[in-house]
Amino acid sequence: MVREHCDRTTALVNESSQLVLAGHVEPQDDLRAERKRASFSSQELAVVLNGGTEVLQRRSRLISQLQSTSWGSQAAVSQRCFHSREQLHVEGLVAQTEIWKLMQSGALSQQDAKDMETLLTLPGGLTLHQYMFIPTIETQGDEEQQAYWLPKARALEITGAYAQTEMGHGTFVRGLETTATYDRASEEFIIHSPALSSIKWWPGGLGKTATHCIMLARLIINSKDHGLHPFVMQIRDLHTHLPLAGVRVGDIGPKFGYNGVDNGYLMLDRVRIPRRAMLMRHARVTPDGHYFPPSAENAKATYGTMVAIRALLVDEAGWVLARATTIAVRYTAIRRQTSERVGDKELQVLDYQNLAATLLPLVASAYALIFMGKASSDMYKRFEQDRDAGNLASLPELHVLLAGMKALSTWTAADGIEACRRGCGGHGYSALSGLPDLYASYVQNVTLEGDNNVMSLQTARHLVKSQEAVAKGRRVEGSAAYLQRAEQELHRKCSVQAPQDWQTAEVLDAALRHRATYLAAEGHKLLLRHGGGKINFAGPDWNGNTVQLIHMAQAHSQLVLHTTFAQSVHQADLEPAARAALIKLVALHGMSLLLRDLQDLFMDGYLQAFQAQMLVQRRNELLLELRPDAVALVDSFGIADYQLNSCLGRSDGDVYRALLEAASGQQLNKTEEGPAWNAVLKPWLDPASRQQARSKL
Ligand SMILES: CCCCCCCCCCCCCCCCCCCCCC(=O)SCCNC(=O)CCNC(=O)[C@H](O)C(C)(C)COP(=O)(O)OP(=O)(O)OC[C@H]1O[C@@H](n2cnc3c(N)ncnc32)[C@H](O)[C@@H]1OP(=O)(O)O
Ligand SMILES: Cc1cc2nc3c(=O)[nH]c(=O)nc-3n(C[C@H](O)[C@H](O)[C@H](O)COP(=O)(O)OP(=O)(O)OC[C@H]3O[C@@H](n4cnc5c(N)ncnc54)[C@H](O)[C@@H]3O)c2cc1C
Repeated sequence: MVREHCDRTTALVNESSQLVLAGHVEPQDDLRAERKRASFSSQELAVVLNGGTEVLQRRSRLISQLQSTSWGSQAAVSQRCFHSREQLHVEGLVAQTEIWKLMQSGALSQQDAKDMETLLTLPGGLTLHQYMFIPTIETQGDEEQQAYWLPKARALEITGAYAQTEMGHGTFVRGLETTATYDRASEEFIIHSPALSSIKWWPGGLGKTATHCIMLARLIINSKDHGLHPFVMQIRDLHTHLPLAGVRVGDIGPKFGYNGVDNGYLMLDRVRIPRRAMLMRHARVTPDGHYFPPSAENAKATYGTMVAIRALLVDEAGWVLARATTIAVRYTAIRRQTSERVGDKELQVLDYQNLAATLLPLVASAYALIFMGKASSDMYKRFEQDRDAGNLASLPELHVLLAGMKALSTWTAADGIEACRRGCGGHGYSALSGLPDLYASYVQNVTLEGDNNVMSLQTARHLVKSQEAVAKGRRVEGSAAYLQRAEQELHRKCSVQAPQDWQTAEVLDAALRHRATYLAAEGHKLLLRHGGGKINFAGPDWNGNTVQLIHMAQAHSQLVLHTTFAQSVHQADLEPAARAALIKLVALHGMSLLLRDLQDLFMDGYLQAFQAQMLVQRRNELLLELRPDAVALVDSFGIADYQLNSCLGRSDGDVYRALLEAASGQQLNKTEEGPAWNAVLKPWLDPASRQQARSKL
């Protein structure tokens, strides 16, 4: 019935096509023309961005495999936006367990399985099992514990969540309240929720899926509080899936998005777990209750899983923004709106400066974040190798870099998706565009794994400490090393004399570096106001100046992001035309960052008004220069239609037909009269029914 309805409507459209206005352009022709006028080959650039031809081929193979299943077919994926929470939850788990099965049978490697899930874009109750439960055991369990837990977790005989956040505390990890009290007589820990605020709240997969969790609780031995430690805790019976005695567990309810995942609550009434359930790679408790703390350089070992996830989130941000910009750029290149006279060819809306100025800098941000994501992953991998060899020296730098970058990247991606949605006008508001769901499911990333303001403040703390170090004549290494030359930098002025000067890498780097240095110096001064020369990182000077401190940390992260982008393009193996386009994109990225907070550069007289005017002029020229390459730049992300799952972003540009087919094919259109007709509308609207009702009065 639904299919018939759809076919009839399409036929009607085809029949009336001879009535179109003279200036009408078929959307597919627009996209074809866009591709023809590009200055470089998007296929070649896609290979570079994605890390090789094999990666793209492997992805196509995985998509074909998905398409051949009932749970991963295009039809199943495109129906998702019509489904309830319960359906999404079950569908997510079906997909994840099927993928797991393929992995266990050897048909998929572990990496294939992860990539398949990413392509499916359907998070489920097992996501945290893979990304936090197993990795925490791998990095924080000792050898014996790993040998005991990991085979069960990898075989899916048990499934786990990461239970850290509580109703009362997420940010302030040291303030968590759940207790793990050691009972020497039975050699067990007693896990307890002492207050309403101590109930675990938010962990993904905890509500209905997990049989176990990583429990973060305060270790108490002989009434002494040793702070937060990780435990592996069983919460459900393996035969019945019912909660164990003393355990109250459930789902926390519908959310803004991400509704297939059962984020859960967990309340514990003196539940006993064995001594060896405490993960003991870094700290230990002996049977007789002796506590051995982690070494000083391992003091933050418990936070290790969070650092790993932040690296992943940085990596993910660029690709998510790539998806949103692919949809928006392709759509705004086929969308035509307004001509001087009716019947004339209307303008592609991407040719309006307001849209180009919104979307092209976002394309640049997506590229910058993709390169940054790769750099962050490489940095994290190097840290892992060092850590496994017992060397944790790079952890402090890794933490502060990733904290600020997690904030910058997720803010950029989340705000960017919403800007793309708005840029697509009315059709952007339709779930069929793919953008509302992308936004609703992504925007959580600005909060989870460390709220972005809080993460920025970790970076701010490091920048302030770096300045203190410089003042004391100590050397500062790593991403804040530029503060070493703060004194000279603060006397510099912008050298721009002509609009074209803004395009040079040195000028842009210098301006971004000056801004970061200036803001760091100002932030430092603010903190020294009342402390008698000593900074209190939890005192009123700190808490009363967090707006400025967050801004300062973000300026630093922007500098790191931009210089990483520029270097990556410089080092990439690109054909000359693609390199030329990307060099312009790097310039647009830098200029957009400066224009967003231009006031900073005026504060200490670094910039003059004529130079700011030249910056705006050059940015506007760049928008025009990059416009012919807009579609090729998003094609180069190499994101398949399957993954976009968007009527607006499809690569052939046949947007209007796709919208019509998807809309007319949905369940609400299953019958012509609609589901409310008989029970609700008919008694009012149908004259015979009305007559009948009146006669009964
Ligand atoms: C095309 C396709 C291609 C696609 C490709 C795409 C590829 C990828 C696709 C993949 C998809 C991804 C899927 C992911 C799924 C997972 C979902 C995740 C779900 C979410 C899970 C969660 O949401 S789970 C809970 C997280 N919950 C937090 O995140 C709490 C924040 N809160 C804190 O984290 C602490 O509370 C906070 C503030 C630090 C203060 O901690 P505190 O009070 O103890 O420390 P202080 O501030 O006093 O600082 C004292 C000193 O500690 C230092 N320090 C602090 N932290 C440190 C650390 N971590 N490491 C080292 N050092 C650290 C600091 O730098 C200071 O150093 P110093 O003294 O030298 O200055
Ligand atoms: C979808 C989703 C999934 C999650 N999954 C998990 C999971 O699997 N496991 C888990 O343990 N947790 C999980 N969480 C919890 C998540 O990690 C926390 O919500 C997050 O760390 C923020 O903490 P909070 O909720 O306590 O926010 P709060 O800290 O209460 O933040 C409220 C506001 O206060 C501000 N603020 C707080 N502290 C400071 C400060 N020191 N300085 C300046 N401003 C401050 C913040 O910027 C924010 O605007 C998840 C959360 C979400 C939304």
